[in-house]
Amino acid sequence: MNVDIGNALASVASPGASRESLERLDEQVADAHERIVVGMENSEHGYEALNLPERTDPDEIRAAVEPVVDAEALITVGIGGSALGAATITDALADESDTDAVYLDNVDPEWVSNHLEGLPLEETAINVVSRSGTTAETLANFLVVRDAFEAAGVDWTERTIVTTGESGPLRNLADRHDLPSLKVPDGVPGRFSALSAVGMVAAAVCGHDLEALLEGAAAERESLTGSLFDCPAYAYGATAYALDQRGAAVNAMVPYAESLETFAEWFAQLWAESLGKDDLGQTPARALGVTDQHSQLQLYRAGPRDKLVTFVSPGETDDRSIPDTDVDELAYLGDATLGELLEAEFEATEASLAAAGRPNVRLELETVDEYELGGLLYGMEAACVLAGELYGVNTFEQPAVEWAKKATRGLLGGGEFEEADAVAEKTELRIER
Ligand SMILES: O=P(O)(O)OC[C@H]1O[C@](O)(CO)[C@@H](O)[C@@H]1O
Repeated sequence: MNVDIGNALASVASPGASRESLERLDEQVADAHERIVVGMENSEHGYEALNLPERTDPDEIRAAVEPVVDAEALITVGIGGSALGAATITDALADESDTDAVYLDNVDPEWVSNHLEGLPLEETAINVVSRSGTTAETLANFLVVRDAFEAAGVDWTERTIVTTGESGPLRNLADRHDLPSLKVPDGVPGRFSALSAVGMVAAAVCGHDLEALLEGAAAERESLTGSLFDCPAYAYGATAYALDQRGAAVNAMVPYAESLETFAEWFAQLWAESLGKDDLGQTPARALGVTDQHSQLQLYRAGPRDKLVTFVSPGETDDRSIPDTDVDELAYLGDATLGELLEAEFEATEASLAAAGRPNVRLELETVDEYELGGLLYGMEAACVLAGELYGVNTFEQPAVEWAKKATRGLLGGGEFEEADAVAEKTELRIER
């Protein structure tokens, strides 16, 4: 992963960071890097995620999925970091696999039913993932999926892989039915677990190159030096932090490839759940190039000066020519390919923001393959860990999500929770048709 922060400099954009201010910030980056290195060496909670390139065992993952490795379809049942990392990988590499990878990471009943109805369950594998093993959405969806398999007369125990913690309901299920199971690595929060079994079981079932994913991540880890001017991941994390400090409270992640749309969703959890604490944090916005040039670009270019736009350039991809046309206004397209049009639009949009003094940063991949994807995932995780050090927040916990979980359990009769009582006390001002 290469990073170009030129369009975030104060000489180009407002808000923007001067080269001098980044050089001053680099002293804090060096201190933060020392803290990160110690955390990695001691396998401390959270920092352990940056050790995954050498801790994850591809052979162990392949052995667990061996019974279903030729599955026509794969249902991954998980949510948040227990689904988004896996989905980022298989969605980015979908063209390289014959397996239909489906993710049930919501409890929308129609959506779940529609997904299940279309699958050849006798040729479908189930990948259920939950660190805690108690996440309501994951357990509910697993019960629904298991019931669908039983109703179809398919033995779900022969087609299910479990990835979970040391204990809990899912661990008990795996033990009771002797299911192939893998452990969520200790000290790795869900949003940082894409490069562990949590994110790589699905990739293995889909036949992707696990070693290349980890090699790309390892190369990014090797680039972690004590300076933002030598390390792409730190350059990104420090620049995003510096821009937020100068007013860029929103970070719009805009990959210029359909295959990376899910990456923007994964990034949103990583950035929001890691940095959104103590009234601090930068709001991730999910977007997609070129499509959002016709949707959100107006706001990015002429709305409030509260945004950093992060472009992801996918590098080399398959291409397709645009046929010649006798429509004069469109004749210029006939000499181009769709890939050339996309690249021109990306560069034009990047330049349009710079021309309007709107800060933007470019993340560059050589192409979208396992190696580059592993580097991108690792690089963003390292950027986030650095940003967390600079913000001074607890990057690896997410206490704010617990309130709604308690309220939900209370509303469903799962115990006495004052949070549920608060639901009934909602302030109303209803305007009805
Ligand atoms: O893997 P689990 O324990 O099911 O948690 C799923 C997701 O829920 C969260 O804990 C937030 O509620 C995320 O941090 C996590 O990725």
